[in-house]
Amino acid sequence: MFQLKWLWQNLKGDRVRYVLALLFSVVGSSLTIVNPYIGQLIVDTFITGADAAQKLTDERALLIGLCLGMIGFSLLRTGLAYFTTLMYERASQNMLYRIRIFLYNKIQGQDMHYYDHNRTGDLMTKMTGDLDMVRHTMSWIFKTIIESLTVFVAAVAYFFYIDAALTWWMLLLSPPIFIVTFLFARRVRPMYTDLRERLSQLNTMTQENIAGNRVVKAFAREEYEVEKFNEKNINFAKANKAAAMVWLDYFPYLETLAQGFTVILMIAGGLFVMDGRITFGEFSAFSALIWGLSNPMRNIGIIINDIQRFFASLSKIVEVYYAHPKIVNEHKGDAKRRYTGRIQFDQVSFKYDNAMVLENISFSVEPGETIAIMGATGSGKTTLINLIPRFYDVAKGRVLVDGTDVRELELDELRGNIGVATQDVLLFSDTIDGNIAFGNPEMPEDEVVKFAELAAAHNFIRKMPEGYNTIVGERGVGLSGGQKQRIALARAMAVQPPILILDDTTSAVDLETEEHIQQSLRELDYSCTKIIIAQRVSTTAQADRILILDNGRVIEEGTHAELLTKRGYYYEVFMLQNEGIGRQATANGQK
Ligand SMILES: Nc1ncnc2c1ncn2[C@@H]1O[C@H](COP(=O)(O)OP(=O)(O)OP(=O)(O)O)[C@@H](O)[C@H]1O
Repeated sequence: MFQLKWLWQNLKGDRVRYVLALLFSVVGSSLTIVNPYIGQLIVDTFITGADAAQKLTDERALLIGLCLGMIGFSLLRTGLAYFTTLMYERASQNMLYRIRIFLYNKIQGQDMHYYDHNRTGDLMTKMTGDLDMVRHTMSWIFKTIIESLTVFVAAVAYFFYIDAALTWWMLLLSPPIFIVTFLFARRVRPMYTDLRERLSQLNTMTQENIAGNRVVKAFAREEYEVEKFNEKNINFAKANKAAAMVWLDYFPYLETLAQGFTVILMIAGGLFVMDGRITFGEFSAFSALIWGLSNPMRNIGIIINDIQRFFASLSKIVEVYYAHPKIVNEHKGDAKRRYTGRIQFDQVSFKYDNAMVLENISFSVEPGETIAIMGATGSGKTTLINLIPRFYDVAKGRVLVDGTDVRELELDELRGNIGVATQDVLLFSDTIDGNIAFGNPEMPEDEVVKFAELAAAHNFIRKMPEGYNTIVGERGVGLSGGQKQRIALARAMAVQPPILILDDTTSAVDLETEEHIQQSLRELDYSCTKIIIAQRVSTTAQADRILILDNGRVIEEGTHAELLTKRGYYYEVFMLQNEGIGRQATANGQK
């Protein structure tokens, strides 16, 4: 069975401990028949035997020994149970720790395509609730199954030893119990798969709402979101109740059958005692061990429910466990080269799932050049730059860096040579210093300050209560849009990459600050090819070349002056923006 094989494989390192725990469970559970046996001896010898009264005085030492034996075995079983539980816990916690690290590495190693298709809330559920279900299975479900089975088998064996006929009478109840159990398991399984899906939806919704709470507040949509959450919450609760209700449908039958053991014992056992076929002591042993048959029946519902939950959770974990990114690191060698920064797009086409987003794009950038990319929203600018660090692979054509197809370059080396400031700025909940030095945590303080100055961030950082040690909130909460952009820019520049990609990085800063940043970029003290996506002519004007994208195609290419003479898209943008500046100047003049 795949699930068991998977668990065994991941138990590596704790297999001996776990198998020992299972063995101790078997030993501990088998010992449950000892006390009923002693009880049987006591009853037959000292209570109901022909010369019981005589023996009570003559063999008092034996009676005391048997009673002490009972206490001793109880203590032994308790001690064994204590250490066995410890071993289960250790083995399952260690296993959980290893799988969690493995899954975390797996998720970290996934490509952008994976993140496009997997919801954060779902991944979080897999990393928390689903993993804990696996631990619970190892430390509780399997333990309970083994212990119940052992007690059942030991009790039945002991019963056969006392009287086979009476045991067969009791076992008459087994077939109906198995049929009811089978029907229950079959009905409840799809319910738990569905329940797991609903839990994931609930978590996704919670995660998105917490992350996006500012947008919710800005649109005053709290009530609507609470309603939406309620709906998912009710859905989840309903599915939970439905699964629990199924158990209630079967519970009366199983409980009645479990009670049936006692009834059969009373009737058949009573008759057998009256016939003198079994002694009172033997009857009392049956009676003391009857729970060994009925308890597993009572546990069956809980075990089946948990096993179905485990199957649903494991199938989700396995999705991550065996997910293979299409874009992988080959780990060809340790030595990382520094590139010169030449970039070529050779007849590149790209599509996300179906629709073409880039078509037949060709251009090249020489080391140290600055190229600006402009175009309407959705024209494919971000997609284009995402192909350079190989966040996605091309559908047709080639992207070359330093003359080599990026698909043949070592991924770590390639990405280590590229500094990116993305459009959607994401800062970590860390100090500003930590955020800027993210690419190189060893970076000395004065270097951090130097790059902050280049990104026009030093002045506002200096004024913050704790300067560079100020902790920025999750995703950079507490900073303005422009401030976040400048920290992201400093972070990208700080790795001193030979290729720097800036995706609309100065869109939220004022023109004066932008001019400072432009100058810093021109005067960087390391050789660097720059690709800058921008909507402002003030940003693109000084680039060595400007590419205009429209609907995934390059429709114009040239310098600022060349494109102005073409009187195309760029010219229109230029005129529109200049007109705006002109209008602003007039308005200011009229004041
Ligand atoms: N992860 C994705 N999966 C599917 N389609 C996507 C994805 N990212 C972008 N697209 C689509 O690809 C097209 C180009 O998007 P892209 O983000 O490259 O445009 P852009 O020019 O950078 O836009 P903007 O200026 O608004 O940032 C759009 O139609 C967009 O809907």
